[in-house]
Amino acid sequence: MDFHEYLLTQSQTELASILQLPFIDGLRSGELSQISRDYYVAQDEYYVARFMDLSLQVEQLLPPNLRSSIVADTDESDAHLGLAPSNRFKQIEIADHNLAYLAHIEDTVSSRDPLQGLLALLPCTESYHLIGKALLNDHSSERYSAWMKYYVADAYQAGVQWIWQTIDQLVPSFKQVDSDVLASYEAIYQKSYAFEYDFWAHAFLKE
Ligand SMILES: Cc1ncc(CN)c(N)n1
Repeated sequence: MDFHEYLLTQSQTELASILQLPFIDGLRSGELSQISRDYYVAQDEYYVARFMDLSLQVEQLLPPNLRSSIVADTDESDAHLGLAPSNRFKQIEIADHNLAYLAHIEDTVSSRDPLQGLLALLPCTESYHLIGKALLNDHSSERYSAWMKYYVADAYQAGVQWIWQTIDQLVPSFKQVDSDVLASYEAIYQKSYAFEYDFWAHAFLKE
């Protein structure tokens, strides 16, 4: 088992909980209020812009042979269009849960250890791909299928493959990693997953 596969076993419960959240259910059923979609898009436009910047910083910390701008090359505003936000989203304030998530990634990146940085970025990158796949297999309305398709399309998937492969190259045999060190890696990764959960949980708003 590669390191990224091991990590996926550690995030299964969190991912399963995310898939049960009401916003995700609304993506499945095609029923999400305008205010909910506007709120999500407002938070995510801000999040993605900062995330891309942090990804570039991590990339610069990697040895040159492992660098790739593949993750930073994606443009998630295309996915946001799939949620048909109204112009009102631009007036929505950036929320604390969003800033707290970004602060966690930023703190981790400031350690200047590329592996730790990648572990903080990984839940963001992989979870949307896994959520998109799960929703495309199980949705009752086509209304938000453009959003789902964005995250399973080749361009996004290439970024997921790159981060998985890079983590596996940085940790070729995770069973040989000291247990305290491994626990500290998992803590970074799981903290990002917990923030992913919060992000979805806060996005569900009734009209
Ligand atoms: C909060 C969050 N997490 C993940 C993604 C997918 N890159 C996103 N757009 N926003």
